[in-house]
Amino acid sequence: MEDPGQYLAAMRQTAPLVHNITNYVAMNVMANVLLASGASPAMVHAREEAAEFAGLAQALSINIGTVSPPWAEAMAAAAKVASAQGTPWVLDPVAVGATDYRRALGARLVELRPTAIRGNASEILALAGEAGAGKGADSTESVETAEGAARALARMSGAVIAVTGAVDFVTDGERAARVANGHAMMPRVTALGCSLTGLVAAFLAGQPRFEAVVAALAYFGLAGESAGASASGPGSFQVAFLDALYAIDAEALSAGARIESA
Ligand SMILES: Nc1ncnc2c1ncn2[C@@H]1O[C@H](COP(=O)(O)OP(=O)(O)OP(=O)(O)O)[C@@H](O)[C@H]1O
Ligand SMILES: Cc1ncsc1CCO
Ligand SMILES: [Mg+2]
Repeated sequence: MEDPGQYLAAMRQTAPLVHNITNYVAMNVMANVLLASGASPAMVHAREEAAEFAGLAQALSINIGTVSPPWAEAMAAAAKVASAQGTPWVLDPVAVGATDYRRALGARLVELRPTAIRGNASEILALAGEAGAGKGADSTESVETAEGAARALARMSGAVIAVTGAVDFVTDGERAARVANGHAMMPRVTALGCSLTGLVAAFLAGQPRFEAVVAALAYFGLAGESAGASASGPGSFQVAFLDALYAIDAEALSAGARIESA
C-alpha cells in the first residue's frame, strides 16, 4: 500500500471523537493510546445514553471483554445508531469462542453490520463459526490458521476483518494484506489489542475502510517496534509505547510500514 502515513495525518487532522464501549481492563490503556495518537476518546457505556452518544461521535468501538447484559443492550443500541448514520464502528470480539453467552452476543453484533472487526486468530475463527475457543482473551492459534475464516467472515458480514498476531492479516473479502510490524512484547501487555481496535475506529473516520485498517495496524506495530528497542520488560514497554505513538509522524509511518498484499 502506498503512503500509509497519509491516513495517520488525516486522523490527526480531524482528531475524531471516538466513542468506546470497552472493558474495565482496557479503559485507561485505550484512552491513553487514543490520546497519544491524536484522537479524542470517550468511554461511555450506560444504556441510557450510549445510543445518543454514538450519534455524536465520528467513530465507535465495541469490545465485549467484560460484558454483562446491560452493557450488551448499550452495545446493540449504539451499533444500530452508528450503522444507520454511516458512522464507522469496529467490533472487538474478546474471547468470543469461550462461552455460549459470548458466541450469541458476537453473532448479534455482527448482524448489526460493523465496518471492521479486529480480533486475534482464535476470536476470528470462533466468530466465523470454526473452532477457536482460545485461552480466555489470548489466542491459541496462529494468524495463518485464521486467514480462510477471515475471508469468509468478511464476505458474510460485509466488514473488513483484521486478524492480529505476529504478522497481522487484513481482508475485505476481495483484497488482503499482511502487516509485519510489531514486537513480541506486545502480547505481554494487557489490552493492547483492545486499544488497537479503538485506533482502527479512529483511522476509519472519513477514510476508505481497507486502507485505513491496514494503516492503523502498521502504525501500532511500528510503535511497538520502537518501544521494544528501548524497553527492559512489559512495564517500561507500556510507557515507551505511548511515547512512540506520539512521536511517529506520517513520514516515519510511510518509511517504516511493512505491508504486503496477500
Ligand atoms: N508475537 C508478536 N509479535 C509481534 N507483534 C505482535 C505479536 N503478537 C501480537 N502482536 C501485535 O500486538 C498487537 C495486539 O494484537 P493481539 O493479537 O495481541 O491482540 P489481542 O489478543 O486481542 O490482545 P488483548 O486482548 O490483550 O487486547 C497487534 O499490533 C499485533 O500485531
Ligand atoms: C484480560 C482481559 N479479560 C477480559 S477483557 C481483558 C483485556 C484483554 O482482552
Ligand atoms: Mg483482544
